[in-house]
Amino acid sequence: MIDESGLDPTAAPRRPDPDTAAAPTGTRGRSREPIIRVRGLVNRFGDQVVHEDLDLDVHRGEILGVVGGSGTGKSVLMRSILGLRTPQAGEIEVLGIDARSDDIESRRCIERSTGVLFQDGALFSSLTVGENVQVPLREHHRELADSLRYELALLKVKLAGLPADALDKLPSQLSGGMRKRAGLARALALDPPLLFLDEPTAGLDPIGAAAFDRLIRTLQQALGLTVFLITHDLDTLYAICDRVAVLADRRVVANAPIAEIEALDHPWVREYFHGPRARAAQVAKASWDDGQ
Ligand SMILES: Nc1ncnc2c1ncn2[C@@H]1O[C@H](COP(=O)(O)OP(=O)(O)OP(=O)(O)O)[C@@H](O)[C@H]1O
Repeated sequence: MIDESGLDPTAAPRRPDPDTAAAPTGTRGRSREPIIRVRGLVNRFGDQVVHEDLDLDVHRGEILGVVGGSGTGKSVLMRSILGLRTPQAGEIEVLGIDARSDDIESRRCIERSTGVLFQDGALFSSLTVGENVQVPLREHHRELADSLRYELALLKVKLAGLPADALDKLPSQLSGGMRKRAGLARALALDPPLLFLDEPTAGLDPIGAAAFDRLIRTLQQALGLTVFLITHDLDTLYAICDRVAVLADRRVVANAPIAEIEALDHPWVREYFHGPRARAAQVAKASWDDGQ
């Protein structure tokens, strides 16, 4: 059952909130309300255990950075939350809906509520950018007239910071950064409250990456989005993430604002957050704040 807030009022927490020690409050419309709730997640591939008893909360209105070494299961976690992979065990709720449910209406509701930018953009190469953005509109809003669908696609393309003439181009005619923006436009097609980004700045030059970070923050604030952002990019973490979830040892070992993460006594965290690249990102963050 879903109430007006989009949450299931009957859902009783089976396990405690895993990150009460790390409660951000108040700013930018963030709240303690979990919009995504994962408990006891288990993912295995044959003998390989990727997640074991993993818990995670993502709060409404925040940008959560998800980090961890290569192969720690960030993408598998995202795919599990989106219902694209069936885990071996665990509970996953998205907007109060059981993401593991086979119920078609539940599945479609989660699909309508989530926009996803996959690492490679995942655009259809034979369709123009405009046609790509219209794909989810065609699937979920068959009632829309072609002209309105076109106008909506144009609006999303502009929101993603692309010029109007990008609408009629094929993905192969765009730069890597523009393809990311086209993928973002498609992710925003249905006005989802939840945005999933898998390494959005990978492959971009530093200026393009910083511009993409600013775009994500601006859109998140303007549209009130909640963002689940997988990244290896320290600049992104420092510049725009409200909290950071660290995947290690097959689970989320911490989920907190970056200042608290930096202070953790964990070998991967020490290496990642206290190396020269982290120091450079802290300096960049200071100049970002000055420019705000
Ligand atoms: N379909 C699959 N079949 C078998 N193993 C898989 C499959 N998908 C993922 N894995 C394994 O699960 C582990 C976690 O993969 P995942 O892609 O989630 O890692 P990641 O943290 O996103 O890594 P990276 O930072 O390198 O992108 C890896 O060891 C990967 O090989």
